[in-house]
Amino acid sequence: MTAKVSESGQGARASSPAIVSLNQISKTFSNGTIALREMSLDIRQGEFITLLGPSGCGKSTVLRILTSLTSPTTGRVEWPMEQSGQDEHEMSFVFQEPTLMPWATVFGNVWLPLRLKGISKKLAHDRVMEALEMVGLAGFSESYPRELSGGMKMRVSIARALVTKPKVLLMDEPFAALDEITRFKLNNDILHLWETFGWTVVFVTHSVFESVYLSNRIVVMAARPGRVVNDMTLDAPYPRGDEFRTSAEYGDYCRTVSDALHAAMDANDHL
Ligand SMILES: Nc1ncnc2c1ncn2[C@@H]1O[C@H](COP(=O)(O)OP(=O)(O)OP(=O)(O)O)[C@@H](O)[C@H]1O
Repeated sequence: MTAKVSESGQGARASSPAIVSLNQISKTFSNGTIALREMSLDIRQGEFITLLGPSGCGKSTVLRILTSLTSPTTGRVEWPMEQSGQDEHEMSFVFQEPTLMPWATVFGNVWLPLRLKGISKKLAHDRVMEALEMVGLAGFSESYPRELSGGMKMRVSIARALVTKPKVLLMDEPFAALDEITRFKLNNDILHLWETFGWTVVFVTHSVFESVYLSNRIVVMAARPGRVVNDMTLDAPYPRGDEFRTSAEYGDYCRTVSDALHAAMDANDHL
């Protein structure tokens, strides 16, 4: 079977409505760095979209703009499926570092986003336990972060992101610091959850292999200034598992995406 990559995001999900759109976004920091220049991107409902690109091409800046942690210098972010004026979007962010509170239990850490909304421990109980169940940590609710492995800490961080039942999950290199076996396991778990719950996932990674394994769309970015240089849809079916990871089709996809990444890096060199 030959791997099928379609350009410009034309694929099975191209007909889904955009859940969030970046329109001509530019971001210039106060020191003059142009992190993004006129970037437009429609993120469609239900996509597992990965932003892939060399260091400094603005991947994290895109996520920060989506969460309003940073505002664009020019351009607009639109949420076409939400009511106008709604300023809190149903999304969660998972960072590379699990950033857990060391003094709080696993339960306390996952409860945090609900607590910040004023939801008591008693009222939050079932939702926290459900989120812990989703990441396979229901038996560790009373443990402290220091008692957990790196992979388990990341699972707690994912549960904390899921407890608010987001529609969009933003993940900034969440598995980069983990060993390969743990990373593969978490890749499988996040794919399983995505297939079950139908979220939209925006994922950032440096890894071609991880991007191909997970995504149905890969947006390749170049740096200086940060911009989109390739937008590919991967038609490999889900569920994906070890069979896919060791298939010729997977190898073909990795080669195609790797070529696109190298072209993006060359694009920097010529500036
Ligand atoms: N607060 C800031 N002030 C000045 N420059 C910044 C700031 N944040 C990011 N930058 C610069 O903006 C550019 C894009 O940064 P960003 O972190 O979005 O890239 P990235 O693709 O996520 O990089 P990496 O893969 O290394 O995490 C880089 O040149 C970075 O140095």
